[in-house]
Amino acid sequence: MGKANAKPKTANQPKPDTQSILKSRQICYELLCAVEAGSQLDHALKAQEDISKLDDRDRRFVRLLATTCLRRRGQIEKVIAPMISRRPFGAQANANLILLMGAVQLLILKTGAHAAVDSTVELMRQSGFDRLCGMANAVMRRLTREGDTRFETTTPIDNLPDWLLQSWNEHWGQDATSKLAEIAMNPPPLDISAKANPEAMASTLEGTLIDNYTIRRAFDGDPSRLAGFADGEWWVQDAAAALPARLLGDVKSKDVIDLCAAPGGKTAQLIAAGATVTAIDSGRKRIDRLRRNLGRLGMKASLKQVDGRQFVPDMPVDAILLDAPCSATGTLRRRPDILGRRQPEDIESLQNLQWELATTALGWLKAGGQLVYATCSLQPEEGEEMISAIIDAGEDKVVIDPITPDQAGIFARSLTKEGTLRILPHQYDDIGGVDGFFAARLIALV
Ligand SMILES: C[S@@+](CC[C@H](N)C(=O)[O-])C[C@H]1O[C@@H](n2cnc3c(N)ncnc32)[C@H](O)[C@@H]1O
Repeated sequence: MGKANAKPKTANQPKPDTQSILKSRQICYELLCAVEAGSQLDHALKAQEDISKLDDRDRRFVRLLATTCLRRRGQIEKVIAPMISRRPFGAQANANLILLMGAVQLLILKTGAHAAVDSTVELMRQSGFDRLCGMANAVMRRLTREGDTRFETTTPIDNLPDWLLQSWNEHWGQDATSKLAEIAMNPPPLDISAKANPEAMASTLEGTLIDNYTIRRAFDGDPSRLAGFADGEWWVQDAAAALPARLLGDVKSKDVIDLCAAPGGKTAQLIAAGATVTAIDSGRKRIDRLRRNLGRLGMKASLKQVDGRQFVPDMPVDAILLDAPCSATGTLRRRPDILGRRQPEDIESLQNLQWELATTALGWLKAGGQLVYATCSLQPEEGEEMISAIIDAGEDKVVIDPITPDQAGIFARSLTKEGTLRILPHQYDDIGGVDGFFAARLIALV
């Protein structure tokens, strides 16, 4: 193994391959710094201009390294903590992220030890943490000797923030919580919804068909390069996320409002099923994205950029899909930044918003009209408890329309005794997992 230089280099330009190793780590470090400062990972990825200059292999490596750091941070910090006497690093706190990246390369991604050690020390130096280079070198070398044994004493549970661990233990039990944490560590497969003829599209894309609807395949690159994307034949959508829109049944020629619609996966499903859709979202950039997505798919909807709580439809509608903003704790595989970003107090403000959106939207329905309420959250406060509060406040004018096993398809194992759906990702381990979701269908009687 080569000697990692702990001192600043002044001569000898790095060789080109060393340069590309460093470039990808540098980009990953910038992404992690942006997430640390409060950005969402996908926003940070979009804002990172240098990533598009990398070749495909390096681009995939950056994504894998960044997402693995965010997923496994708790486990890695548990391994490293006893090896660092000067932590936290005060104003140099982001130096932690460089060590995190180094340890992930060594212990999880199993990149070569030489590249992991050298690039970690060099990145410390380049990022202005010259005085921490010696410590980084010592920690990385110690990890090459003891890291694997120490890592074995950790579990995926260590990656959950305390509030989430407590909440899941309380609601789903310790065994399910371990499994939920474990499945959240896996990169998700690519799930696709086709505009038409999913069987044929599954064969074109060499995927398997789930629930006669979702095409699933392994893929860690840029989906827009796959066959049929540019021609608008499909869109990316998790298998569980594809269920709520289908719970509205036959929507052909019906007036449907998709409330909280962007980026538009569910809007596209409703249009493909023949509905006349009004798609509402409060975010300007989000509505622009929805417009672009529908444009690519060759689909049309009436788009409204407005806060759903202020919207008043011209006429009562047949059906509403409310895919409410939520904590998204069911999507940790895709969005591991949520582990560090989400705070327990967010749940209460999200609940207020969900309540206001749902109770406002129920007033837009024709008598007998249906509203499907869904969240990609594993928190009952945003699912079961919200629905029970809505029913209580509805004074018998709003009831649950129980979802039948037939309608739930492969998700029938997630039906609750009230006829709602509580989809827990680990219960679908046999098909490679799904996002966590809650869905309920309500009817406005008058
Ligand atoms: C879970 S995402 C929706 C995903 C979308 N249904 C899909 O399938 O692609 C929630 C959306 O709610 C929007 N939103 C948040 N607060 C809102 C409000 N008060 N009124 C309307 N939309 C809102 C957000 O901009 C975000 O796009």
